[in-house]
Amino acid sequence: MDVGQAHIYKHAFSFANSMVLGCAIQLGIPDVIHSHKLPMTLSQLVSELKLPPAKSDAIHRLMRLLVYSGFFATTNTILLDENQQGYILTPSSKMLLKSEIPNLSPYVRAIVSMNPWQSLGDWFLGNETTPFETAHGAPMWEFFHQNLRFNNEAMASDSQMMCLVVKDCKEVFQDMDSLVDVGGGTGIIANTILAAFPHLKCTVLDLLHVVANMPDTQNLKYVGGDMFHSIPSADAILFKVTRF
Ligand SMILES: C[S@@+](CC[C@H](N)C(=O)[O-])C[C@H]1O[C@@H](n2cnc3c(N)ncnc32)[C@H](O)[C@@H]1O
Repeated sequence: MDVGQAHIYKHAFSFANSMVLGCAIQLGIPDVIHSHKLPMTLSQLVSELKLPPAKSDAIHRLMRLLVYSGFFATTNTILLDENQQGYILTPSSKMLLKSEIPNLSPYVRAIVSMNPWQSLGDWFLGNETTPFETAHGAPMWEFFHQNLRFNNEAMASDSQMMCLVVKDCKEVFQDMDSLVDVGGGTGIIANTILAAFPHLKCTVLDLLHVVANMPDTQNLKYVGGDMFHSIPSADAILFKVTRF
């Protein structure tokens, strides 16, 4: 194959990495391997996934790509027959387990199932403000208003990563009395911070429909509103965003 052709094909097919990752999460492969507790052979995996027999062969190819990209590893073990390899989790796939925190699966599924990138060219040629709007026919937060659970789960999943940050940045939080999390969603980050620093008074500001049913607690208050109009006052403002 010509070097230029190989280069083009490599980039044309690179979308397969994220699609295969989304597929592994949809099928629950990290959870199945985790529950097995021992390295899991291909036949054990196929049997546990309960797929139509005609699809079983494709799991081998799916797993090859996922091993290549570092989401699973293979190992020989004396518990398995000679020459048999078993799949095990890697540090990355351990972050995709439904039973653990953080679990980034909802976030990854949200990212791979939305397709603003497909619309990048059309966005440049059109009048919409963002590629998201070109792809989904509505601005991002309006779209999420219609798909609220989907968005909240994805955002909460990403926000769980904050527990790692809080652990390493104690000095940032310990000398303040109040904090407002702007665009704080359902309060995952605020609750994580409060668990480590219970002396704080936290406010979560988010769009009205996001916080409408969120109950206040002694230390945590939800305010519905638009950050571009006003932000409740506090010692510190937390502003963490993820761009699509
Ligand atoms: C990408 S999410 C980030 C959630 C969280 N801060 C995090 O990083 O995990 C952005 C949040 O901002 C909220 N948001 C969007 N526009 C807003 C606005 N004008 N005023 C207040 N919140 C807004 C959304 O509803 C959403 O919960």
